[in-house]
Amino acid sequence: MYSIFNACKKSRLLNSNLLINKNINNNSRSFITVVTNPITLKQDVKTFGPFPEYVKIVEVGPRDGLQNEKQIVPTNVKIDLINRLAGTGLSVVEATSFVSPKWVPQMADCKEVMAGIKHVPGVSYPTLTPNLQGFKSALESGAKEIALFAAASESFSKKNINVTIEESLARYKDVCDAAKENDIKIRGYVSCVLGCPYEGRISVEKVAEVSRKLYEFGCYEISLGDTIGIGTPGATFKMLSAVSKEIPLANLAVHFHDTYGQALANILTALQFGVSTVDSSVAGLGGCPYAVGASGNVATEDVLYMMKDLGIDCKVNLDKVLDISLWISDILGKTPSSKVSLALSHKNQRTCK
Ligand SMILES: CC(C)(COP(=O)([O-])OP(=O)([O-])OC[C@H]1O[C@@H](n2cnc3c(N)ncnc32)[C@H](O)[C@@H]1OP(=O)([O-])[O-])[C@@H](O)C(=O)NCCC(=O)NCCSC(=O)C[C@@](C)(O)CC(=O)[O-]
Repeated sequence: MYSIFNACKKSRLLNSNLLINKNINNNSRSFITVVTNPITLKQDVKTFGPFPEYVKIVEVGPRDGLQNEKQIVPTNVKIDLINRLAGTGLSVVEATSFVSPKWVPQMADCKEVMAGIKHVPGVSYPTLTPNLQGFKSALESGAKEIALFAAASESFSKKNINVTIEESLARYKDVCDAAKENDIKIRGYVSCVLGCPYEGRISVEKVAEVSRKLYEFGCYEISLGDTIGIGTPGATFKMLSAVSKEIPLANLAVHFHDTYGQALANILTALQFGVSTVDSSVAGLGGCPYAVGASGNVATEDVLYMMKDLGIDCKVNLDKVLDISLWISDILGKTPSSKVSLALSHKNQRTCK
């Protein structure tokens, strides 16, 4: 932005409208169109995009959203939350984690949660499994889809799952083999794709390498996690450029936390890149217990609001999600971090239902 500012200053165009365009097809560098005439601006807006026609939203609120809550959320509330979310049109609602209760006490009721939810046909309820022990419990609990979670940072891998990246991949290979034998769908996460709370910068080559391994093991989708919400559109673009050389765009998802307020801008960048699966959390709940200081996930309401304006169909009812956002925030004694939720609740004087 510094060079943009200087270029404008030099050409005395500081008060003009600026458009920043990217040619996504040949990964060429960004270029800027300086627009002095509003009619030209209108024409340029027509080239905004292209965007996918449909974007799948993966709702992670009941798992990523709640795992870091200090007070243990009652099991019946978790079940109610999942059932309500499954009634909004969402096709994926991540339900819980089969992890060690000593490590993440909030997820200790994983079996009860899986037993209590409605399992609506057409809705998938992935559960996190860090090892074969977790996989076996998930299978016994009726899980049809699991999610593995590796990292592109050695330090984060050790802090989060107590093994190196290589050891984690060896474990995940075994879990994938067992899952495939049992016809269980496998989703893969890679954490710290835009930065690590312990190591700082992470190379895009490492992100691409870990992603590729999970994909080769049989994960149908790789969710790229900006665990600490430090990423920017420029960094997102570079990271996606590297990963998409290894994995088809149709098999990639993005997972942004909103610590620096960049999540929606990053999602827009990913959409323009051709990614069509976005993780989000109702009310912007969330935070990883092993990424201190990281704020919640991007809010589902905020993502849906932006998608609607872009003409992208997510097949999810925004009004219903807004109701759930206010309801769960009320129960947790929080204000939703979703700007859309806050704005619309004032505007319409919405009440919790
Ligand atoms: C992986 C372990 C278990 C290793 O932890 P460990 O201590 O090395 O495990 P262990 O194999 O030595 O076993 C120790 C104890 O844990 C038990 N145990 C072992 N495995 C399980 C299991 N599956 N379910 C239940 N219990 C288990 C095991 O039975 C034993 O119990 P004990 O004999 O002491 O009573 C631990 O580190 C762990 O559970 N970590 C999970 C951490 C976590 O859930 N983090 C949050 C999710 S990741 C995330 O949020 C990021 C993401 C996905 O959203 C994307 C992004 O934003 O980046």
